[in-house]
Amino acid sequence: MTHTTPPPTPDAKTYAMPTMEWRPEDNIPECVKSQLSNMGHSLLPHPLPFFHIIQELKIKKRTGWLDFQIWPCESIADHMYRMGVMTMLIRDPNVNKDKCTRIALVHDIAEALVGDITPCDPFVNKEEKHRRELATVEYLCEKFIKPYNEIAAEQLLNDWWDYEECRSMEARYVKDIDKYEVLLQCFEYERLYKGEKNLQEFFTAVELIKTDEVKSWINEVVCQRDHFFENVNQICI
Ligand SMILES: Nc1nc2c(ncn2[C@H]2C[C@H](O)[C@@H](COP(=O)(O)O)O2)c(=O)[nH]1
Ligand SMILES: [Mn+2]
Repeated sequence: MTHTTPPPTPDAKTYAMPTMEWRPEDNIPECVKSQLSNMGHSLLPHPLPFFHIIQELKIKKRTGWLDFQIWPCESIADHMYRMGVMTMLIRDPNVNKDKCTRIALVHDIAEALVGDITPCDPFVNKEEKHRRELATVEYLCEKFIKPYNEIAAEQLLNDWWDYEECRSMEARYVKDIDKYEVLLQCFEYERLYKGEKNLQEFFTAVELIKTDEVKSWINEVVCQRDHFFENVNQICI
């Protein structure tokens, strides 16, 4: 894999606190803006504009990797896809795995418009991130999904809140898998870069994993990572 230079991480003006409040409707893709204006303000009876918006998740790269000049790197959709697959392997019989998969696939959906904001973003704090993401999920459900499928809109919003407030055991597992997936990706990038990049700052999240099953998953990653860095000079000659 050739490592070309990454595009610049969004700079200060991108995230600097705007004079106007950030709104989802100001951040939809141009092709959707023109579809909206052609359809007037009538409710959207077709799913196509929403599917165009979801493409943004396939395009937008995860900021945490851009911060470390990892390029090429995964998109937001890549992250949620692997989480979805991971939820299918949960062995705990008391958990509704299908609900876990739904939550995994929508938990970062607002990032299609908001973008991927890291916990250490200097310009957007946790409260503002939540405000933008909530406004976006409500906007997507009300404007783009509900006119086509009201039940789907209600379920997506409910699943998103479930995750956001960790309202269920399913959400608890998905939050653990969110941390597990990023840490596994860290280790995979550290290995890809032959130890040149050390993503140790991400691994404080290990202590935040609560379920025994995902704890057993991350323990194996930590064990393999420790072994890798103990021997990186021999392994990567
Ligand atoms: N620079 C850092 N970035 C981090 C850290 N932990 C997570 N992240 C990144 C990973 C994603 O790009 C983004 C948020 O991911 P979500 O799945 O929660 O939306 O933040 C870190 O310790 N340092
Ligand atoms: Mn996530």
